[in-house]
Amino acid sequence: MKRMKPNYADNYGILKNVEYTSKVTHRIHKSVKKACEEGKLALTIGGDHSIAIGTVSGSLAVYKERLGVIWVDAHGDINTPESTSSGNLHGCPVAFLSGLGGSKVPPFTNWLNPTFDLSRIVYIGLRDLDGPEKKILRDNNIKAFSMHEVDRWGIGRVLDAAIEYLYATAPPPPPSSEKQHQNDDGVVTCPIHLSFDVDALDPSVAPATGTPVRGGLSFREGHYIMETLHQTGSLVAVDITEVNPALGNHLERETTISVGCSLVRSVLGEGLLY
Ligand SMILES: NC(=[NH2+])NCCC[C@H](N)C(=O)O
Ligand SMILES: [Mn+2]
Repeated sequence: MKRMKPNYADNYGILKNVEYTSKVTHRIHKSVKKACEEGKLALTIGGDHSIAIGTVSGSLAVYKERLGVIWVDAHGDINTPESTSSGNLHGCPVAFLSGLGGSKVPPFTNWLNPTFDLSRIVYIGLRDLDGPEKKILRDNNIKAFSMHEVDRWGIGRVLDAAIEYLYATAPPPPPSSEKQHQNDDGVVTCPIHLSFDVDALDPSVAPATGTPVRGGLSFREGHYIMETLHQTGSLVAVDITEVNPALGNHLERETTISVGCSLVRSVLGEGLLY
């Protein structure tokens, strides 16, 4: 991927590394799309969260408007080129996917179809939104469970509500394939893409990440999300992002890598009992 980095100033207004990120995410888009077309689970291990521009657009290309996204994160990552104050694209993927105000940026415009409907995302774990992001969430009526809701209801009820929301609000499947979309309880389901930023976890659990925020999910809450989503049978794509071994001391790196691996094992079906 480093080889794809241009050796000239790669900015678009305040946004940094646009050509680089566009190239990398386009490549990721193609491989996620291919895995989904083959009916495989597309697992992407990041990378900063800008990779979701590629992963979600990839699964969306295959599963279209029925796709539901569960975005587990301390941050909203929904800044537009106008609202971002850092210029970091990892703070913008959801805006780019949905084409929110001003987020049609070249060279992304050459390949990215920003058709993601914001009623198809649910956030879990939020606790560090920028001012303009709060307004975007409110104005677009975006479903979000912050750490406050996790504290109040527990991760179990929050996750049930998130899954139920995505199932219940998905456009109906074609009548011919309705049976295929039912789970064992007879509920009509939808394909789910999980985008999990390790900064959703508390920094004591996953310290080696670029933008840690205290007050996050516990080790078990993170794993509970993985175990439960695995059990739904609805997962079509999973991203684990923002594990950054370049940050922190030896112990912090090891701790974060190990929790990342363990989340992957859980989402792939490693249970506690069997
Ligand atoms: N994927 C992440 N770590 N995102 C952090 C984003 C932080 C801040 N809201 C920004 O836009 O720069
Ligand atoms: Mn993120």
